[in-house]
Amino acid sequence: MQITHTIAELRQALAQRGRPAFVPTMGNLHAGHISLLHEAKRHGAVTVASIFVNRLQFLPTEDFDSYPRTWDNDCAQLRAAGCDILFAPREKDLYPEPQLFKVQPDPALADILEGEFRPGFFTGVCTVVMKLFSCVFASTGGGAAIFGWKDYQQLMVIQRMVAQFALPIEIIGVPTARADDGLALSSRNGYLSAAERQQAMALSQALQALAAAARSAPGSLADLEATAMQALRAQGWEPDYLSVRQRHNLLPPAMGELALAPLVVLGAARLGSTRLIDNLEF
Ligand SMILES: Nc1ncnc2c1ncn2[C@@H]1O[C@H](COP(=O)(O)OP(=O)(O)OP(=O)(O)O)[C@@H](O)[C@H]1O
Ligand SMILES: CC(C)(CO)[C@@H](O)C(=O)[O-]
Ligand code: BAL
Repeated sequence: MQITHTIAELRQALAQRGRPAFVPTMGNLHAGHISLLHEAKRHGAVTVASIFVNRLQFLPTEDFDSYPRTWDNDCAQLRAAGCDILFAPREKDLYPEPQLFKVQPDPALADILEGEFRPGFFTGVCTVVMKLFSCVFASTGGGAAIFGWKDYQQLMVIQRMVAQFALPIEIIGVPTARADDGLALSSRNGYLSAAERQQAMALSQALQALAAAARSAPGSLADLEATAMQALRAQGWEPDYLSVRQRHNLLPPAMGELALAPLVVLGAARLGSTRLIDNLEF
């Protein structure tokens, strides 16, 4: 695996290697990330992973400083998975000047759910992803980029960005890798204490219960969501939202659509000081 830090090094490493398949990450890699890399191998001649903890997508009150940075272990996992090129820019390599131009996603999609609770999050994500795409794909004329469904709204925002800017990049979604008890794998799971880890499966269970209730129980969706949030609170969690949405636009479904429409239930909740997200299509 070739390790590159600057944009020039990356582009040199990519020269004459064929179509890249790119997996952007913030590091602290786990089996979910590695499943993206395996998928990448099916979509490109050369696989590129990036590790960059992007300050732009964190609120000042969030965990940018404490976000786990596990360089040696990440490199070992990527090597074992057969990654060809790792791009790990330092902040000054990616942002040699302050990033004054930003990519502002459509508020109808980006100011709801995660965007409501993390204002500016998707502007930070879109800006860094656009920049990473430019680093990887500008000299190759396009390729594929792989994202996890675990970050459902992020994947949708990026799909829209690529379509709207006519970027020659195929966006591939990969299903969520889970622990045996159903907890979605996530770097932030490492913040959980042993006792919290025992309660952690309650989030995915709450999403399953809400999905089942939405399909079968008549009555108001807002009531079902409030009941699900209350049940999660009773298990020690503090939910930001548990919400049933239409898959294609993440807006609430009309009552008549509950029985048949393609839906997704999305949730974000805090256990102690750890905030996790998850979702389930149904
Ligand atoms: N369990 C998972 N299954 C599949 N893909 C995943 C999983 N967890 C993360 N990913 C994907 O890996 C990519 C990089 O994500 P990131 O580095 O933020 O990891 P993360 O585990 O989501 O971290 P965090 O805990 O900070 O949310 C994203 O496309 C994300 O959706
Ligand atoms: C896409 C991403 C790498 C941008 O920083 C990040 O949001 C993530 O890891 O999901
Ligand atoms: N996996 C999403 C990155 C973040 O929460 O900042």
